[in-house]
Amino acid sequence: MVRIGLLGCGNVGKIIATHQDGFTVEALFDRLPDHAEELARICGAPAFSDFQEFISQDFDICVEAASVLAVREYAPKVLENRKNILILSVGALSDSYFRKVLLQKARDHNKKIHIPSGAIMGLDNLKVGQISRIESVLLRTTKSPESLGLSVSSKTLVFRGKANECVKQFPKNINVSVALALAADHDVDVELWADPDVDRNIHDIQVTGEFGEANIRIVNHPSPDNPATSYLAALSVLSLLKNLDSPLVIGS
Ligand SMILES: NC(=O)C1=CN([C@@H]2O[C@H](COP(=O)(O)OP(=O)(O)OC[C@H]3O[C@@H](n4cnc5c(N)ncnc54)[C@H](OP(=O)(O)O)[C@@H]3O)[C@@H](O)[C@H]2O)C=CC1
Ligand SMILES: O=C([O-])CC(=O)C(=O)O
Repeated sequence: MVRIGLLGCGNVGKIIATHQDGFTVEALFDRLPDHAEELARICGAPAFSDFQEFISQDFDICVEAASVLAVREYAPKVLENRKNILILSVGALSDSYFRKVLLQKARDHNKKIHIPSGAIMGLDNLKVGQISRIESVLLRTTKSPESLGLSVSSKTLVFRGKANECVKQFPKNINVSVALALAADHDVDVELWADPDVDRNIHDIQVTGEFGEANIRIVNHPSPDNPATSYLAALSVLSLLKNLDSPLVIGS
């Protein structure tokens, strides 16, 4: 059974802690001790307020569900402490220097960095971009203004540009664009819309390349405790963890 340490005990952390299927939670850490203690009461794992104590516990993989800044601060230390890491706040990897350093640390310590599919679908076959020409990847995301921390009275384009710029402005909302860019090994053009008439998180993905064309639309239910985060993001972490040990590997 896979043993995990949970870094980030908010909305996604709580879903992970309440659905232990194919893995067990062994340790909890959050910058808000109350959040870690609440999950300790739910799942019985110990809560730590000191990161070094947390990372010294006996588990196989640290599951990050905290923030882009938490990845920058802690991911190198996770690998140095000889633990695998799952990174949900994948926007942190849009910085190519940080990504290079982190990948080297993973190699040095023979550990893996897992990027879950998060709030989208299609990352599996988008990896053909690493071996075959991709011409364009466009992500059009539409969320409610509240989940973007904005107040607008009609549908408004709040960002148009590249993924690595968008994630700097909206680090809590557009991690999926960086996951797409890493999978495809190609720049991702992003349009981010705030629409007061939607109560879903909608991601339209359009890809063209040597393979042909793909159009994917994901209309996500927001998660219970954080409307900016789609419920699918938490489910994707659960399914990745459940399959880590499986002899059957599905998808490219
Ligand atoms: N890859 C993807 O497809 C997706 C990624 N995400 C990302 O997943 C992450 C988790 O989402 P969600 O659970 O909804 O977020 P929440 O804000 O509900 O929970 C995050 C928790 O981590 C804590 N935290 C933040 N920064 C740090 C830090 N530096 N050190 C320790 N703890 C920290 C937060 O504390 P505090 O409240 O004080 O900030 C909070 O308790 C977010 O970064 C989100 O943007 C979300 C959806 C899709
Ligand atoms: O949950 C979503 O729909 C997308 C999201 O917040 C992110 O990519 O950061």
